[in-house]
Amino acid sequence: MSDRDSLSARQLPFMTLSDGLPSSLTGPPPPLPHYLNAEGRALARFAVEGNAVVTGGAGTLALSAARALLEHGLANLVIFDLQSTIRASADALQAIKDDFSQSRILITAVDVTDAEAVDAAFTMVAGEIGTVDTLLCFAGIVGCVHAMEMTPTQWRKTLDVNTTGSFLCAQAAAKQMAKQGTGGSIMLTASISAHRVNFPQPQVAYNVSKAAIVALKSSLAAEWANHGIRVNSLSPGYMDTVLNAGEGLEEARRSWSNRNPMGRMGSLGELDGVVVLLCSRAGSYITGADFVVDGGATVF
Ligand SMILES: NC(=O)c1ccc[n+]([C@@H]2O[C@H](COP(=O)([O-])OP(=O)(O)OC[C@H]3O[C@@H](n4cnc5c(N)ncnc54)[C@H](O)[C@@H]3O)[C@@H](O)[C@H]2O)c1
Ligand SMILES: OC[C@@H](O)C(O)[C@H](O)CO
Repeated sequence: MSDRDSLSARQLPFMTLSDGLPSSLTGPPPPLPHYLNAEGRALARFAVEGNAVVTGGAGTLALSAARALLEHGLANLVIFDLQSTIRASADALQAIKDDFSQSRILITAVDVTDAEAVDAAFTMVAGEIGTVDTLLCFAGIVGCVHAMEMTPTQWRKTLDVNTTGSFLCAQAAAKQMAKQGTGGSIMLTASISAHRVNFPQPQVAYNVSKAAIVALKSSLAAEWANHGIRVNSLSPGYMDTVLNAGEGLEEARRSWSNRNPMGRMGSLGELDGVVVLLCSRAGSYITGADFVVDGGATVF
């Protein structure tokens, strides 16, 4: 017996029971459950059914998530965003239309802070595509301002878009889902900023707006479960998107990577697995949960 083997044996005395382990732990792995269809393509349990509304849908993370839903079977997609972003993202929006030409993809200018516009947009969606089965709330803004210098207008604007906007859209979607009687899935976007203070940038209003999202998803999950509506939130870490690529952020970006166990920011697409899970049958027992996807940033 080598030193190494004898050391393991001393450290792991209970492992000598291996002969008595059930065959499910020692034998060959069981055959795969029904994750693959006949062509080995679709992951049936992760299939996304019906139609989705995505707010802030012309933005970076939202567009990636919307693509993932379409790849997993989503029938039709409706994007809400500000007119200016829709214009600026014209190429990316055209690309998604071209790539998923069998689906209806509607793009409409909606400011999520405008309650009347939000209600009217959901009425339009119901009229145009029938049902709202999934809502992803991605619309959000961020500003780095020291707390002592922050104006009431800056504070209110951040909470208005990030928190109130998410509530208004969730409320309108839930009313529609309840009317349909078919339930649905709502995913709000929080952030690791909901769970711990960002470093090095000061962003008190953003942090508070995202912490409120985590509380919002719990309250809505509790109230709407009896309608078959599941409400969850996603808390991304630092993702390598335009939001985090502005001038003057070079040092911050270095620090975000250095303070991450994986040593890097998240790449586009690395949130999409959770989004698909939450919007598919595979997520049917998940509600009131927050999913932190941050490469381990919050372990420190
Ligand atoms: N990028 C990250 O590292 C990161 C990390 C954690 C959380 N998030 C959150 O993810 C979401 C998307 O971020 P992103 O990086 O894709 O940024 P992004 O700027 O590309 O997307 C945000 C989108 O929200 C839209 N929007 C802003 N105000 C709006 C309003 N009043 N009405 C409708 N739409 C509005 C913008 O036009 C934009 O398309 C945001 O909620 C953000 O806080 C991002
Ligand atoms: O906490 C990470 C994000 O919410 C966000 O991308 C960042 O804080 C913006 O500067």
